[in-house]
Amino acid sequence: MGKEGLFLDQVSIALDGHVLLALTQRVAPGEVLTVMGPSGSGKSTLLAYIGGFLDPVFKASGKVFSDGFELTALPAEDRHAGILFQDPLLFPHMSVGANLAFAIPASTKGRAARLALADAALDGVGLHGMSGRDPATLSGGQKARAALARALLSSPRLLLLDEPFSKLDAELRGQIRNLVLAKARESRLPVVLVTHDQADADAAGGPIVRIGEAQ
Ligand SMILES: Nc1ncnc2c1ncn2[C@@H]1O[C@H](COP(=O)(O)OP(=O)(O)OP(=O)(O)O)[C@@H](O)[C@H]1O
Repeated sequence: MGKEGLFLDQVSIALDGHVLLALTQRVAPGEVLTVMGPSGSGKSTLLAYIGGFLDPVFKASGKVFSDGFELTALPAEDRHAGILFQDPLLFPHMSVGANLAFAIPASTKGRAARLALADAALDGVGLHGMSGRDPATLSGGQKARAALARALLSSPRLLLLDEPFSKLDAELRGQIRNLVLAKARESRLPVVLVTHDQADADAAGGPIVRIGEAQ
């Protein structure tokens, strides 16, 4: 316990002199903090602050810690946040396996070793044998699985999820949600999930913060 996980310490973000959000919150390893609120309230902005890619038009203060290390002192590439967006962003000019291998930290040397890790990650998300496929040939659910495998392969310290299930139809949505939540728990990653869907928040089972609404 103690310093493990993610800690948002008096994080406050303003735009044009108006405070969008202000919060202090701990997210334990394997726990999901669900962020809800109306469109434009600042949900994606909070993820950008945590991930280190906040647009300079925003005025932000407060610190973000991961396992006691201050992330806000580091550039985005050193924060090791795994991120999933609404659209699974796979490089179209690379095979699925190469997309995954690309995310593996440079400390794993050798093409064969990297592709073997990518294959194992694909197996882990139900995409056995799909390493050689062109991403364009994958279904929506398969793309979401591949994006999840790629995020996990990057050895993240935390997961930032920006409505990653919202474009999937109801049945698929439940399947992918369960898979993402199970993988996050298994990897003991703290997760920040932005969603409009109460069912996502219920499935996540963790604390919920509502921003942009009367407090
Ligand atoms: N680069 C930018 N420059 C100026 N304003 C911006 C910029 N990016 C976002 N905003 C504004 O900041 C506010 C918060 O945006 P944000 O994308 O965080 O909202 P959100 O809660 O994620 O919304 P949605 O649910 O629609 O995705 C919005 O009013 C948006 O228009």
